This record gives sequence, C-alpha cells and structure tokens, in this order.
Amino acid sequence: MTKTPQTLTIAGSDSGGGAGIQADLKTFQELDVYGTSVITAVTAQNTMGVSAIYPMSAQAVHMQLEAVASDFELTALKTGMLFNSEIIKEVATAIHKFDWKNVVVDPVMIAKGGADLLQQEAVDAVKTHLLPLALLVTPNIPEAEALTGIPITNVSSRQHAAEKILSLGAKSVVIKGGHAMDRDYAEDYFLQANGESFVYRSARISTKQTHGTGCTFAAAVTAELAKGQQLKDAIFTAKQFIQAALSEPLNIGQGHGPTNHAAYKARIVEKREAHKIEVFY
Ligand SMILES: Nc1ncnc2c1ncn2[C@@H]1O[C@H](COP(=O)(O)OP(=O)(O)O)[C@@H](O)[C@H]1O
Ligand SMILES: Cc1ncc(COP(=O)(O)O)c(N)n1
Repeated sequence: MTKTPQTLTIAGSDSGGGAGIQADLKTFQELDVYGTSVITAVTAQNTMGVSAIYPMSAQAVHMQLEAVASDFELTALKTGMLFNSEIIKEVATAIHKFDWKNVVVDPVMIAKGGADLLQQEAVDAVKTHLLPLALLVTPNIPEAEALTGIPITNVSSRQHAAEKILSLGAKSVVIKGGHAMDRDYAEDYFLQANGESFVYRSARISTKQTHGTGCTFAAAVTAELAKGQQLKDAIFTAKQFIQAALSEPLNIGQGHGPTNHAAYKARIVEKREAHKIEVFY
C-alpha cells in the first residue's frame, strides 16, 4: 500500500487561523498530504493585525525539528515566519543534518497589517543560510526587493531580481505578483537555475480577503512536491488553489479576511471560465 505523503511546515502560529501554520496545515489537508509542524513563534493576531509576537527559543525549535525528523518520512517541507537569525540557523542546520530535499522557502517578512514577522537583523541570515538550501523561494514583490535591493517596477526589473535571488544559491524562485496593484491580473514569475522561466497569470480578484495568500500558495506547492509533482506543475496547482481560495470568500473577520481553503477541492476553478490560469513561456 502506498503511504500518504508527509510534509512539514516550519512557521509561526496565527491565532486568527488565516495565515502561518494554520493556513499551511489546512492547505496540506485539502491537497491530501499529511502535515507536521514546527512552530517558530506564536502571534496574537486576527484579520485586523498582529498585536503581539512571542518567538520560540532556538532550543524549542530544535526539539520540535528533532521530534518530526525522527519519526516521519518528509518528502517536502516549507518555511514561513522564522523571526530571527537564531531560529533561521537552527532550521538550516536541521535541513543539512536530515538531508531534507524539496525545501520551499517563503521568506515571510511583513504581515499585511505592517507588523515585522522577520527582524531586520535576520534578512542576511535568510540570504546566507537558507536560500542556498532552497529548491524554491517564493517572495512577494516587497520581499524580493528586500532580498535583492532591486526596486521591481516592470517585467525587466522583476527578471533581474529573480536572477539575483538565484545568484544567492536558490535553485528556483517565483516572484508573486499580488502586490502589483496596477494590473488587472495577478501574475507570478518563475525562474529556474537552468534559465527556464514561466509566467502564471490569472484574473485579479477584487477582494480584501487576502490574509494568508502567500502562506497558502507556498504550502500548496509543498504538498504537490511531496506527492512527486514537478516544480512547474506544483506551482500551477498552487496558483489554481489560491485562485479558488480567493474567489469564494468566507466573509469572516472585520479586516483582511482569510481565504477559503476548501474552495479548490470543490473544483470551483474548473467550473468558471474567469478562473482559468494562463501559462506563458
Ligand atoms: N487579488 C488577487 N487576485 C488573484 N490572485 C491573487 C491576488 N492577490 C494575490 N494573488 C495570488 O496569491 C498568491 C500570493 O501572492 P502575494 O499576495 O503576492 O503574496 P503574499 O501573500 O506573500 O504577499 C500569488 O499566487 C498571487 O498571484
Ligand atoms: C504567523 C504568520 N505567518 C505569516 C503571515 C503572513 O501572511 P500575510 O502576508 O498574508 O499577512 C502572517 N500574517 N502570520
């Protein structure tokens, strides 16, 4: 009998349930993989913002990593909010030690409400310790700018930033386009070390219920990789997953509400022409 694919998310807890560990585990469940979790920080958070952050000690992160590593056969994992350089080093050490493959790094920096989910001092640690271990890095536009120092204003600066991220050691990158507000579509740019690139484009959905889109997208890629999908197909599924999750809002909370993780399985994207994903080479 084939075993259920097993995945890991190393991320922060969102008490509001829309982002972080909670979004990741819901996404794993919806995509039929088993999810384990290592919590790096507890946030007091809801759809209106983050009111407090309690980072775990490096030792607490270490013990969680050892516990999951000693029991599960992890075929893919993702990192989200890591908060400080001590935690980043602990995570990088474990990825080396356990020889984990299919590592998706979502370089979470700032919450939609403006709270710092990564301390300023830790940006260098992400670049030095984590990017070289990544099969895929999934920055949004502000994160790609922070990692590269390149302002992303057009297609050519986006490509330049992606190339610079690969030069830091990542095997591939997808720069997500949710923050490019001047467009009527949401476009993600994927570049691999062999120079191959793809653009994934969908209609932009007009909604403020976007809390946790980045976490959900990276978790969906991770789930598909755990099942043995190729990276470019895993990204396609993730884009479909987020398109479905954004287009059937739950209308929960008073601020930036959570996306609807259950919408993809309901096959909503396949039913509606407007939710098609186009892929360009
Ligand atoms: N309004 C929107 N309509 C359709 N897709 C969106 C929208 N906003 C974000 N996305 C998609 O959600 C995913 C996360 O993107 P983004 O919002 O840039 O990341 P983050 O949540 O990390 O800031 C990407 O696949 C992006 O294309
Ligand atoms: C614990 C945690 N991790 C990640 C995010 C980013 O999610 P978003 O960019 O959608 O606010 C968040 N708000 N909270």
